Amino acid sequence: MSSSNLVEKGKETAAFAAVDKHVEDGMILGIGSGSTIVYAVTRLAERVRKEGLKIVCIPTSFQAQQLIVTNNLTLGSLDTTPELDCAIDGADEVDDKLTLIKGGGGCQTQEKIVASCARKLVIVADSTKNSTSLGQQYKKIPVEVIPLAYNPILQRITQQFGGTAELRMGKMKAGPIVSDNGNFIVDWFFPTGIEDWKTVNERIKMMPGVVETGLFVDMAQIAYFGGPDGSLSVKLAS
Ligand SMILES: O=C(CO)[C@H](O)[C@H](O)COP(=O)(O)O
Repeated sequence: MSSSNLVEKGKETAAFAAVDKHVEDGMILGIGSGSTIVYAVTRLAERVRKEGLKIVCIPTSFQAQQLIVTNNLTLGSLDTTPELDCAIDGADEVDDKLTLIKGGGGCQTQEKIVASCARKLVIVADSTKNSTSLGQQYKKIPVEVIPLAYNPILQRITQQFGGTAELRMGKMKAGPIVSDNGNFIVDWFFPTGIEDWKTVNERIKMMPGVVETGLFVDMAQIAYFGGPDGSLSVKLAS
């Protein structure tokens, strides 16, 4: 199997395990974004079909909404159901305290809102995302910003914390990428040695024009990681 197929196998293993262990009939379920969540929705749709489960799905992005609809799942919204039983989502990196970096796909704002409404946030990822501390695998924190403020925010983040920061540019699109909320994404390539991610998150959030960061501190309860050999490992919030 090629190395990318092995990574896909890991994503599928983690996603299937999370859906099998955490989804029950009657749930209001948050559906995350990214490539791993595609496997979770595939499994969810299979269980809904075979077991006749009644599940209302709350999307965290345009992608998630499309996944829900194309898999014939029931689409809900925070307007009608602001309290969720569970949210399942991917992550770009997970440390030993279950602090997450998210936003590789630029969806962290809606992902964080939905996760904050859920009694439980379950993370699914291939094993390359499993780290002891942030920065071992993934080197940047995505920050969604109001377009007017992107340049001052680039400067403030690097002045206060070091590293470098850049505006995320589109591929096959001229200019910056635009988030589902009509904003820009700044990627902060953080320096090594940061430990207090809660404070970093709070300080970045206080910068005028910042909409949301991709740092998820004290939000996830459990993370499933799938290995290239079909193995599964689980990490719990301490
Ligand atoms: O935060 C996200 C999107 O904003 C994704 O969950 C994260 O980037 C992981 O994606 P993938 O499952 O493709 O590795």
